[in-house]
Amino acid sequence: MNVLDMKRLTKKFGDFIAVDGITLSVREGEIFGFLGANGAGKSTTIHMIASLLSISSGEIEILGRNIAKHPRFAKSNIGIVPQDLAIYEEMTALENVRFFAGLYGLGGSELKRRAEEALAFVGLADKAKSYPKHFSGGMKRRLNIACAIAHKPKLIIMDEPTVGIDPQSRNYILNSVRQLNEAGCTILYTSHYMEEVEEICTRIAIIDHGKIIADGTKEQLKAIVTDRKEIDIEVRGAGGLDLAELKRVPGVLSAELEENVLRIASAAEVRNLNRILERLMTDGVDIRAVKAREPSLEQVFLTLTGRSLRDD
Ligand SMILES: Nc1ncnc2c1ncn2[C@@H]1O[C@H](COP(=O)(O)OP(=O)(O)OP(=O)(O)O)[C@@H](O)[C@H]1O
Repeated sequence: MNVLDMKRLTKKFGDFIAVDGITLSVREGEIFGFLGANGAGKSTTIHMIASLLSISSGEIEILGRNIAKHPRFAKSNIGIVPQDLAIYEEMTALENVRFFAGLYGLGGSELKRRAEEALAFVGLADKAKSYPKHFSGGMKRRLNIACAIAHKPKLIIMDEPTVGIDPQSRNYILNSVRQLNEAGCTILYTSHYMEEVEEICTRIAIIDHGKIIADGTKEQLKAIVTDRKEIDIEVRGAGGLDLAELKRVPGVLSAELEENVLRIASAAEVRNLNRILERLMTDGVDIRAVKAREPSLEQVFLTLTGRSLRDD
């Protein structure tokens, strides 16, 4: 079953098309990675799913129901962790969670119980009566997550939840994502941190200039760049190495020496490892280890868009 369906979804700001006809489905149980550079259209898409922004054209369905026709159903089944923190500094942590869970439609004793559970889930039970103005950035993010999950939504949307926080809070958040997923939540996770998406997501879509340019599992995306192979050769005594000669070996696309590792990219179809190793031995280089390197999502992104994802 699909938890989320976007059909030809488009958002225009005046003449500018920020989201350009996206058609994409997220299935139940997935941790779906929504990957794109700054300004690619991730937040705009998410804001339309969460009904925080109007749609210019196209449709969004949550669990098969159109969100424009079933706004209450959509609201009760979606939890959004926004990029900009949405918490009130003058309310305690618990009051914040209760406030947001109330907005999502919870009430009475259930609201109280679920708010306490959500706060405990993010490791802030002992801070229930504290004011978030005293919290670290990571704690505020965790509180933000508690606010989005107390009503037990089917779909949790996280918009860059690890931007600007310490590594410990980052790990905490990534583990929370896994646990929420194991507990039955479907997650839409946006990020421009490639490693995170690679680590936790089961399927990934890459968005660029408002369009989906690729989607699939990590393996499927990486298959896009299998026309090249990457080889790392650990070496010693590379003083006599002639890189220019090495680059002349048929199939070699690039060769760089970084400390003791020689990084070589080569056309996948050319069998040239013997020639490369012979070349190194001729130059008197001591070969310690040879490893094939898996293509990274960064390379996939680079191949598809011609630029690097990270600009920070
Ligand atoms: N209210 C608006 N009016 C005009 N243009 C907008 C508006 N909101 C977003 N945009 C533009 O739409 C494009 C997509 O922005 P969006 O915030 O969705 O990108 P993003 O992928 O989420 O990037 P980031 O990671 O920086 O948030 C950008 O060029 C942005 O400048």
